[in-house]
Amino acid sequence: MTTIRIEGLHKSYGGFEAVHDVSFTAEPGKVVGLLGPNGAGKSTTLHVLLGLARAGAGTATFDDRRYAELEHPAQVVGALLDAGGLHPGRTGRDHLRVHAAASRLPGRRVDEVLAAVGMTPAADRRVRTYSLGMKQRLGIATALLGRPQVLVLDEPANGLDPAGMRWLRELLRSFADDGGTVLLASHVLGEVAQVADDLVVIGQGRVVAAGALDELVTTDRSLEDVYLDLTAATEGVR
Ligand SMILES: Nc1ncnc2c1ncn2[C@@H]1O[C@H](COP(=O)(O)OP(=O)(O)OP(=O)(O)O)[C@@H](O)[C@H]1O
Repeated sequence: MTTIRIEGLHKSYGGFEAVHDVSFTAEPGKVVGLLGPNGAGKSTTLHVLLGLARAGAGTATFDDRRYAELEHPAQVVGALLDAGGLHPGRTGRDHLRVHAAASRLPGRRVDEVLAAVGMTPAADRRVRTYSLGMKQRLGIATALLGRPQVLVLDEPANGLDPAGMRWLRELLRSFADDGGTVLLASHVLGEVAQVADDLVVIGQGRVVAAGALDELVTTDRSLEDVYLDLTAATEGVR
């Protein structure tokens, strides 16, 4: 079981501060929704957490270890950032084989994760023939390869059909119920409302609210009401 801890995180690009003093925790057994308008700093936070960008100050860790300090990162964290990052000429199966080999995972995991995301029938087709939703499923399969304790997902519902959305929701719920930690950045409020335990709302690089979903959202205030109130002052890209 692994806790994600973001503490006092700052990240600037040139003179522009994309993330300002962001702190929050994602605990095992929880799905944590990371919400915020376009350009709020969600992806930047995830990039720092995953070692793809360097923090100006503060830390982003998995049980107090930075990504770069993880001995077997694929077994700690599975990530889905951008479904566009797939090699178009490779088949889905080959894409997974390459990742499995790079992380020294047994080849049989490839068939297991293909089945887990419902992509077995399309496994031997080239990625360029996949729909957006199929690419998302392949990305989720890649994230699951190492049987990680944590999933970090940026807009995973993008392109999924209603059945796919439900499948994803059930996957995330059962992952968390088994003791996993899920950090889910999304714009699809309805999706987040149905699956998240906790919410972190970011506006213009700062945390504007954090807490349990059922404390922030009540019967007479939907997640959309809460979200739009919280982010009204930070509306519009910077
Ligand atoms: N590599 C970069 N160079 C310069 N500026 C960047 C870079 N990456 C992000 N930014 C800026 O940092 C800010 C935060 O961007 P980020 O991608 O983290 O937002 P986001 O909350 O994920 O937005 P979205 O919902 O639109 O994906 C934006 O103003 C963006 O233009």
